[in-house]
Amino acid sequence: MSKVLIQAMVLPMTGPDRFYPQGEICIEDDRIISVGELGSAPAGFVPDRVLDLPNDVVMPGLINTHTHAAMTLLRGYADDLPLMPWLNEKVWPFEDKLTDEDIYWGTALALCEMIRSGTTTMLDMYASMDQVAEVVLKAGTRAVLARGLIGNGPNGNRALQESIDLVQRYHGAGAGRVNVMFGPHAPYTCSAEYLRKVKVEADRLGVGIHIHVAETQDEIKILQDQYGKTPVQWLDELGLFGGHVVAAHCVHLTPEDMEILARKHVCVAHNAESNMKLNSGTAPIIELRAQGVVVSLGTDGASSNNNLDLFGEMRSAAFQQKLCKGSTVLPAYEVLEMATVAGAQTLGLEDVGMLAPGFKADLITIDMDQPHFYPRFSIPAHLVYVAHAGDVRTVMVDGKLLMEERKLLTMDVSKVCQEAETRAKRISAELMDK
Ligand SMILES: CSC[C@H]1O[C@@H](n2cnc3c(O)ncnc32)[C@H](O)[C@@H]1O
Ligand SMILES: [Zn+2]
Repeated sequence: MSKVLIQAMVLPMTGPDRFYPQGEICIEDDRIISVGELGSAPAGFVPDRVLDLPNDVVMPGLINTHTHAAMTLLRGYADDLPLMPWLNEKVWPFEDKLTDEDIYWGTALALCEMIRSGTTTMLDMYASMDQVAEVVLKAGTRAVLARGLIGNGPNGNRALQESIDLVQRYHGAGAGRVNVMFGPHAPYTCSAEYLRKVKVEADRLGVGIHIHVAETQDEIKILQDQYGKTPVQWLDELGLFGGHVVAAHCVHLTPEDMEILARKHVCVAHNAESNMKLNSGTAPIIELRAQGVVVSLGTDGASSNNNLDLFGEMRSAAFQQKLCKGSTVLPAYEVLEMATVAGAQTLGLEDVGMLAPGFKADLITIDMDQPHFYPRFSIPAHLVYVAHAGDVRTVMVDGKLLMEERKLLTMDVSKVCQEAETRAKRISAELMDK
């Protein structure tokens, strides 16, 4: 049994008034057993490891609820375009050339970046998900994996079978670190018949569904022309909602759409930076939250962001809403909740997202002894408006250290960078030769 004691400033995310300026957390194996002021450890707790970090804040690991990890290989390859030309002219031709091994190394690159920026859990939608699962298991992070499904013809049916196999092989793998959902790509790439099949299979296997919804005005027009409905109303009519559904983007919503999402308990993964970069629009986050919709944060892939830093994403999400709705909306603590507590709710993970007894020891520490963090009026404000990836010192998942003093312990970063560089350049050269 391993016993770890962390002494630091503790922001447990169990309520806006909870903060221990001189605090400690006791961890036994994969779980937190106590959180409180210095000296609050249970009697008889003898740690075999002490992390004495009085100038660090310890908080729950960040949760990225919408990404395409292996798209790190496309970082900087397809910039300055709106969604549809970006996908059709650049992204999909590149992705057609990806091998299983490419996706393994692209995901490995994403996980190095995520760990170094304090992200402990991701919801990933992509292809070759066995490779993704294997690299997640090796890296030691937590993940929910959705095989992306584009519903036309035999490819769609093959991908659906891969989703079913993925559930059987990896749902609950790594002592529960890896889980699986179904990932129909979007209402404009999946037919009605295909979406109904996906829902039947997801229900049969008892897993959730992850889908892009109402991302652009182009999508609204396509759905209006094809079905005479908004994307949300169309998916609702098909019966896709009702179970566990995570809808990414949700930028262009009517009041009726928002009412449906709230009533059907659909969770929304908000991707502020991707929505800005692709000029998709500003999602109605304040209105959704006011209706009781759980809204968490995603980076989307590294080709539309172009990084996987959830600290940057928190800042952008807050600033974008303030620009459009007024400076008082989305105070810092609420944004931190979106990146932690709401992330866990979105993924259906009941024992992560907070630091509390009985919860998994998924946590990060941030080095606050740096010029950009002084004076220390408000720790939540500093974490949202000031902090960035490079401030993360320590990362732990399931009670195991994945990064210490900014050194990754489970990944060979230089090997990963070199593989990613070679593979991405090979594909771009192949595309230029055509
Ligand atoms: C079939 S796997 C997932 C699929 O989604 C593509 N993708 C990446 N970002 C977006 C986005 O913002 N909207 C729609 N689709 C996106 C990715 O390239 C994969 O092909
Ligand atoms: Zn996406």
